[in-house]
Amino acid sequence: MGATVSQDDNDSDCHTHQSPINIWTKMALYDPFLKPLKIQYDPTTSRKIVNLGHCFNVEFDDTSDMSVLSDGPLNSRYRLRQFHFHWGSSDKDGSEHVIDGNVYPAELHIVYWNSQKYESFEEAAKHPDGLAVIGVLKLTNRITLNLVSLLIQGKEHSFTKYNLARLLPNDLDYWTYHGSLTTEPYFECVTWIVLQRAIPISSAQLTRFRGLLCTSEYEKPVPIMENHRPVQLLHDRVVRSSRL
Ligand SMILES: C[C@H](CNC(=O)c1ccc(S(N)(=O)=O)cc1)Cn1ccc2ccccc21
Ligand SMILES: [Zn+2]
Repeated sequence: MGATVSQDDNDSDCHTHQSPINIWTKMALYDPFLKPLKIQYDPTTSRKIVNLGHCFNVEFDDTSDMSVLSDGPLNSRYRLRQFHFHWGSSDKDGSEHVIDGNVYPAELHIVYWNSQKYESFEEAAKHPDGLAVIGVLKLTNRITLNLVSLLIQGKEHSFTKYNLARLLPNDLDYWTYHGSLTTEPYFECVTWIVLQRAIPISSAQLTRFRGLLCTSEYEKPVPIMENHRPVQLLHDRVVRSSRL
């Protein structure tokens, strides 16, 4: 005699941990057990920068634990895979996460995968604790990414010895929550770590982002005007903060 498990309707929606979200900072819960982020980075792991058509990724050699993220809200060691950006068609939008209703002109995502538990990025992407992504709102205009070489889709460019530290603020306080990839296939496999320190971006840098084309050299040039997903419902989640 099997017990019948009744589920009320909204539980049956299995997409309740989607990203990005609006972070209401007054509702975030200070968690004293959250550790400081431990970011170890080896500049020799940066490999190439590639235009994927809807954005561009700076890709790293993730065949061994050379550039890793640990501690913070994480229980494992996560290996650096790539970083990329989201931007908008004007300076008024562009970031994916929104803070107290404020949208920023761009957002950097630094993508790591749990190399302690899983064999590959692709395997890790199928598990709730598979990925960790650091979100940095706005960005320093210290990014001197030479994007001209990336003008058309499919182009890639060698990109070595890039010092990731240039992209990060020195204050690494963060909000954290469980969420998803913000592009197809939206897997709910991401421990999001959104840095609380936002640093200004130069509008010249934003213009360069928008100058990137999502077309090939044979098509009519179409710029990648925007690539940010709207905010999603929080459902039963709580956002924790590393700082009171
Ligand atoms: C997800 C993966 C492709 N997507 C990403 O790598 C990715 C990374 C970060 C973000 S964000 N913006 O949230 O930081 C979004 C997407 C391919 N892939 C791996 C396994 C796999 C299985 C089926 C289909 C595609 C699959
Ligand atoms: Zn992203």
